[in-house]
Amino acid sequence: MIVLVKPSSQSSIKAMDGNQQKVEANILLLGAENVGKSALTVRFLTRRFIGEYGDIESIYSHIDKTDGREISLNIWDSLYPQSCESTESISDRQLHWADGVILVYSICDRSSFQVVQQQVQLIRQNRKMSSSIPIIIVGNKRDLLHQRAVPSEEGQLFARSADCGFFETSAAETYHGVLLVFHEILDLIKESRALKRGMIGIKGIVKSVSAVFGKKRE
Ligand SMILES: Nc1nc2c(ncn2[C@@H]2O[C@H](COP(=O)(O)OP(=O)(O)OP(=O)(O)O)[C@@H](O)[C@H]2O)c(=O)[nH]1
Repeated sequence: MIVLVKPSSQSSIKAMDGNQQKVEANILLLGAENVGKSALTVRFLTRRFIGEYGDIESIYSHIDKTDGREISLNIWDSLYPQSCESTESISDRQLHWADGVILVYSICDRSSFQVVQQQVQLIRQNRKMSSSIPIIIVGNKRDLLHQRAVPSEEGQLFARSADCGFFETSAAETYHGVLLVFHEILDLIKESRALKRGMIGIKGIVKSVSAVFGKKRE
């Protein structure tokens, strides 16, 4: 089932516990214009490549089942603002909303790779909420190898240096390649949440221990 939600709506979907059956996540797609953000989203949701997508910013809600578990996904297919500085290309609202980010460039368009590099830095520098948010970088339009402007190794190296996942794929050619991208971001979101739960657990233990020893010292 796919439901279109207005981008302005704040999702209440945040809770996920390793022991619960229901998994929920907000995924934000960023990148320059014309790189295939909508094509990747629509391919994942419908298995189809329809060619033209228009300039509509949307959040899609999608319920799916993987490994017997129900997954509730919200996918924000963003528009790259045409008339703004790169420093304003991601809003705090988007980062606050997202549990994971997919950054897309076209392997045929070097400037779109540069946009991704800038956007990774913006996200990693935003210490308030997103310095450790899971990110996957996707080099799209892999079917257009003869027009390649960004070598695969360059994308891979950059992703590794920025602690991001990396895929090259073609929304036009493959559904399974696109599926891998979305499954990987979901796995990273799960890992990140498990890590946070662990940190909170450790903090709780430290608090209790210091409370006990603190009292003894008084
Ligand atoms: N050859 C090829 N074309 C693609 C691929 N993915 C998308 N396109 C084409 O690239 C153009 C832009 O695709 P969109 O999905 O609209 O790109 P977008 O990043 O959402 O663009 P904006 O809405 O402007 O931000 C369309 O003409 C698509 O058909 C791909 O994997 N291969």
